[in-house]
Amino acid sequence: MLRAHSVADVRRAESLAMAQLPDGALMQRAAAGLAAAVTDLLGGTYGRRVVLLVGAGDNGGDALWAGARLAGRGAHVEALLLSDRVHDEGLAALRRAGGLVREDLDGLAAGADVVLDGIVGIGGRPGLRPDAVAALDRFPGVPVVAVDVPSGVDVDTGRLDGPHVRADLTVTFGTHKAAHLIDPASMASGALHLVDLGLDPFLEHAAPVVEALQPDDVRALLPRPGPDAQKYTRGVVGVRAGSGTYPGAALLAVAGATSGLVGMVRYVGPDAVADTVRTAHPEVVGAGRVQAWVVGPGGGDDGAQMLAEARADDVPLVVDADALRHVDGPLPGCVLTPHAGELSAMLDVERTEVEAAPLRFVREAAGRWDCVVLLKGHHTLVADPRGRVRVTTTGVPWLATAGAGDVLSGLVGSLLAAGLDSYDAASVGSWLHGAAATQASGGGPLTAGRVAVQIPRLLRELLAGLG
Ligand SMILES: NC(=O)C1=CN([C@@H]2O[C@H](COP(=O)(O)OP(=O)(O)OC[C@H]3O[C@@H](n4cnc5c(N)ncnc54)[C@H](O)[C@@H]3O)[C@@H](O)[C@H]2O)[C@@H](O)CC1
Ligand SMILES: [K+]
Repeated sequence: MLRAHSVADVRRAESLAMAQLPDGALMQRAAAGLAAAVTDLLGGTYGRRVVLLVGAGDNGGDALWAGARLAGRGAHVEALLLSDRVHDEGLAALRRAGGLVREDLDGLAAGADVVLDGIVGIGGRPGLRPDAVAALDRFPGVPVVAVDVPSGVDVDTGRLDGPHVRADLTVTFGTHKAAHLIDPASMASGALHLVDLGLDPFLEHAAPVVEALQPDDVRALLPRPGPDAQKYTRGVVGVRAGSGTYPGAALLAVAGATSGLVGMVRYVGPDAVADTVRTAHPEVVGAGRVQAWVVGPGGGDDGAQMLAEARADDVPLVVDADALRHVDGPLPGCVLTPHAGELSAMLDVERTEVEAAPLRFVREAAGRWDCVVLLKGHHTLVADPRGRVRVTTTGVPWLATAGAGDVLSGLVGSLLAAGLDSYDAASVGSWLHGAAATQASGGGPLTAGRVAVQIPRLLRELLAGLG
């Protein structure tokens, strides 16, 4: 499991670790890891031009010490100081190693092979001062490596408030921070590289702000048929989706549900849609007992009735699309799967507010409806009413395509029916959906149906221990 911790917990862990180590040891570990990652990015050091943007705190200290290491290996390193007081020892080390130090932009070289953002780290307030913005503007198109976090983002929430660094790579220390994973800041973090500082023993009891499933976690959670499996014991999922206006949504939700994770899939909907579903998926049967219902994709005006009928069975639900606006009270054990627009309507706030603070609103929704809420986005968030949050880091932008949400709801429903709890079903379903999309895309466009078709192949690889 990949975990992101709060600034307060990181600081606590760092001070516990520091108490057991010689002075400056943690910063040296950070700087060594940073210098190694920059060397990898540049494919070497000799003759490479490195610019350091250095703020007042220890984040600037990391940049200076890493700059000293790079200069010692033949890089041409220039530091721009953005404060009157910067890390003294780091500055002295850079000078000793032959690095150049500038106090304003005028003296700085015109070009660079990489810019290191050591403006602020976990001690930074959101936003950047004009001198930092001007310095960044000086190097258009040059790769930026953020030290610990892209400066200017809100580290614990992932919110943006004013100018901020857009990194190609973020080299972080000890543990991940929420801003690396949570939108919109995650989009400013670029690729992530974690340098181990030995903090894990001191973070053991700290609840992560957010965590991200990894292939091993998903593999461990996947339902598998036992030797005595029967179709009913593996779980039966029911889909109430589609209408005369949107028959395709039923097909796609059923396609997501027929990924092989359950023993049987039922479909209930208008006769004409049911005929189409059974033609495409002959194994699908009609009404009967289920362990979970998927309700709402393409439901149009029937959303309220679909939800009421599914609720009557008293089994866990996945509530999506046209059924979401009819949720009028707590739904323990269920999963709601809104996108930002649907969640904003449910919470009666502007869509832009949800997009600016998805972590806040997904938590609020999970508390309000006493169930798991899966907020779809670039990095989908899954929150439970206890305040736990998982983020999905699989997927590709090509997945932003009509019908992809229908496939996801069917897939999550099948995991619920197979016996996963609502938090695991939603987060594992979202992980699989993103990973299947990445495989199916192969770097190019894809359609929702292709994602569904890819799921069994992805499951096969996961179960075989690949990936
Ligand atoms: N504490 C530790 O043991 C370690 C810390 N490390 C580094 O230390 C960093 C934290 O250092 P600090 O606590 O000194 O804090 P920062 O380096 O994040 O910055 C704090 C300083 O920046 C100023 N500042 C805050 N917001 C600003 C803004 N928006 N624009 C300009 N200036 C702003 C503050 O007044 C303060 O002087 C970490 O992110 C990491 O890079 C690493 O060296 C690893 C070890
Ligand atoms: K930084």
